[in-house]
Amino acid sequence: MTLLRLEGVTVRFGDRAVVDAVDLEVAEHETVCVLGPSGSGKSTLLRVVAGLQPPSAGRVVLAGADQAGVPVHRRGVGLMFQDHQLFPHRDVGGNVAFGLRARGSAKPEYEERVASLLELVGLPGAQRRAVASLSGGEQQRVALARALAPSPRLLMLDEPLGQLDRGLRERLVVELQGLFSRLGTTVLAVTHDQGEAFALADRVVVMRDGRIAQAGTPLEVWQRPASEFVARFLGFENVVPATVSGGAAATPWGEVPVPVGSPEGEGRLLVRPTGVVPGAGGLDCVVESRTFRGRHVALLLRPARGPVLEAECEPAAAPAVGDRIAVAFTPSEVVVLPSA
Ligand SMILES: Nc1ncnc2c1ncn2[C@@H]1O[C@H](COP(=O)(O)OP(=O)(O)OP(=O)(O)O)[C@@H](O)[C@H]1O
Repeated sequence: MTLLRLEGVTVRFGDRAVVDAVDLEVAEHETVCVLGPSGSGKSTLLRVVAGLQPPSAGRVVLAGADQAGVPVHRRGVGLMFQDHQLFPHRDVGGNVAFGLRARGSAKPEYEERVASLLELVGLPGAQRRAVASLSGGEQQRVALARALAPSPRLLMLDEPLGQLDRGLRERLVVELQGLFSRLGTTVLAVTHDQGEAFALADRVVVMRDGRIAQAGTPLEVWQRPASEFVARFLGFENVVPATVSGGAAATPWGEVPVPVGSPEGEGRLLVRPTGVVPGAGGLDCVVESRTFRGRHVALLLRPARGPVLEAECEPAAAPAVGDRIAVAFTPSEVVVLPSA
């Protein structure tokens, strides 16, 4: 069942549409991550859903009810923002209990709930700890417990792990994912970190200039970026103009085989780094750099013609900087993108 539906939601500041006719549905128990570069309108979209920003046009429908005129505290949504905004003068328990007290829950009832929430987020018994004594990751967990406390029908996260270091972020993402699926929470999150979005989301929505550039499962978006913008945003650099005909594309790198059924004609071509394979024959290249990435080595190649190429290979088979190699292209790792 659809829990949240946005219909043509537009937010204008002056004559600029920062969110531009966005249609989006979030099903119950689904985690949707909105992803996009800085300024693409992600936070504004979240603020509209929360009721913090009135739309200039369009509707926000939550559990079948139009939210026009419904104030933030009546929407039944939980919010967790980047700078987690804990109350510094309250202890951990006081922070988590905040929304429950505001709702008028009795003390024994909310104390029990606070205890179980702290257990849930991995901080059992932390009720009396001062907020200032917590690490960044612990504060994030408290903010999450506070947002979950009133059992919101929709939990909204804005760059939830933004300020944490990478290792901690990666751990917390895995924990959050487990937590949300255990609780059956419906989540709408925004982030500019694609790794975070891909790890957390059932579905990702990529935004560009206030519009949805692509929506799909992480696998769909990763395997078939809908445009050069999405491909580059995902970190793919091997994108060139191409003319496709008869199972191959004419490109600045020469002829590149494309998957069966690719659209013919003028377009753009993406070759994933895993599809650039050092081998016996093909395009001559010089290895400009190699970076050890654990399971693989990332290579930057200067081809005899065309722009630099990113490639990936097994550490044991990686050529050295300055080596001359030839590469071939694997069609399954090639995507023909629309030229626009
Ligand atoms: N109250 C406002 N008045 C005028 N312009 C605004 C206002 N709020 C946001 N904007 C502008 O709208 C655009 C989108 O902002 P928004 O915060 O939604 O983007 P974002 O994708 O969340 O970016 P970031 O990842 O940097 O947070 C930005 O150019 C911003 O400057």
